[in-house]
Amino acid sequence: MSVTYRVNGGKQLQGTVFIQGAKNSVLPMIGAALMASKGRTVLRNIPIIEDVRRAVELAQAIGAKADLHEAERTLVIDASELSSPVLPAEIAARFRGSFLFVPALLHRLGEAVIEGVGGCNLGSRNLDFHYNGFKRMGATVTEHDTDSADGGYIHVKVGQLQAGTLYCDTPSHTGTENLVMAGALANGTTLIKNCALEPEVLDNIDFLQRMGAQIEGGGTGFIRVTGVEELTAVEHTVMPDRIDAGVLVMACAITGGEVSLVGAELEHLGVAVDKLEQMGVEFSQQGAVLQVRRERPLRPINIITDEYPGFATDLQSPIMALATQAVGESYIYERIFDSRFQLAEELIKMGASIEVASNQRAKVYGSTPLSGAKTIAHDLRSGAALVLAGLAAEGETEISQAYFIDRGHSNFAERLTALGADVHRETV
Ligand SMILES: CC(=O)N[C@H]1[C@@H](OP(=O)(O)OP(=O)(O)OC[C@H]2O[C@@H](n3ccc(=O)[nH]c3=O)[C@H](O)[C@@H]2O)O[C@H](CO)[C@@H](O)[C@@H]1O
Ligand SMILES: C=C(OP(=O)(O)O)C(=O)O
Repeated sequence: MSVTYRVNGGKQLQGTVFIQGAKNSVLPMIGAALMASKGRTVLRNIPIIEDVRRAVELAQAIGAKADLHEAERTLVIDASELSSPVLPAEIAARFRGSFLFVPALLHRLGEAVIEGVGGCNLGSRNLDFHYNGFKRMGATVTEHDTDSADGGYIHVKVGQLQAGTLYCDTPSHTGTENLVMAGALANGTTLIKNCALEPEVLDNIDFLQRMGAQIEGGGTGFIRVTGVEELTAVEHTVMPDRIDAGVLVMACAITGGEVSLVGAELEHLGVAVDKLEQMGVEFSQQGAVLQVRRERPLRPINIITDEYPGFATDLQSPIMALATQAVGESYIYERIFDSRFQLAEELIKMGASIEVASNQRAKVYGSTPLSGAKTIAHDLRSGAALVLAGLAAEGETEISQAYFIDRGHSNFAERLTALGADVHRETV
């Protein structure tokens, strides 16, 4: 099945939109829920996105009972009988979060067979911090035919994980989550240095603590985890998705509209708030509702992506689309990933003026009128960014390979349509 989005631009967004639960929070939580050997975990505020559907299929493939109640946005997981250590390629290679199942498999079955790990193609996406951490905790990591056409598999094996002193060379998001989960049922106290500070990492620590994990130092660069005998199945509500919120803020901004975002938290957006304010976006937080408006012409901006609370790399593509409508020269330095500019060529098809100076540095010259074109989503956020560009363009923008958008934004076309946009999702 192929997915295409069609956007007819020129409509100002007005109204109220609901922010989904966080993709990057729920995926590690599903991995963590698999560590509970008794009871049923209940996760609420689940985003109904393709990555969650894949995670449910993967949990079922290793023997867990996982029921996704889409209308209730609730996921119930019973992991009492895990039966297979194999993360099969046909599911695991379709999303990044599959690798977050490894700690549970090591704790519960003593091994994990990783046939593939997916996620957006953004250049190198190494996993050495994870594997080196597992090794320091006593695991062996063996590659089997990983140079072959089908990619082979990696076998991680351990009797029981032993506590260790671990680190990330840079504060990896899923790296921190995996090492914390590895420490949670290990023998002794594990110290992890140079940890990620992202709100989703903290949400997952909160969830693990409710399960009975002993974790100190979340939100600092140093996390100490004292292994416990077992973790209990609990109930938890997934935090709102700050990237979904940021994308919708920029959708409002690119059309010069005014929108209320229910569930969005300004603080979670970090430096992105300041950058958007400099561009001319006005924010006002009223309890759980974030009011956003853009009236004045957009000003250009300099962006350097960074770990939280720096400017999130996942918002880099949408701000590139927004910058095409700012008057003047914007500069973007992508620090986190070494190849996240495939969007530029698609925006250029629509009339944008963008100079990609290197894999990580680009200049956007605005404002240029955009016109509808046939474009390709190369990854999740470039797909969302093309929808934003389409909102500002004259005529129809077609975005193919749009499964990527569905990986991370729930009911994206419907939510934008409810704000007055003309966006359709088609499947063939
Ligand atoms: C499912 C999930 O949560 N995905 C998010 C997570 O991805 P993910 O956790 O994969 O991103 P990381 O923070 O691990 O990666 C950041 C950088 O560190 C490098 N690195 C990472 C691990 C490692 O073992 N070795 C290594 O060199 C990567 O190649 C990359 O250049 O954080 C990214 C950065 O905020 C976000 O864009 C993704 O949306
Ligand atoms: C890069 C992203 O996701 P993933 O790590 O799941 O590929 C993203 O959410 O933009």
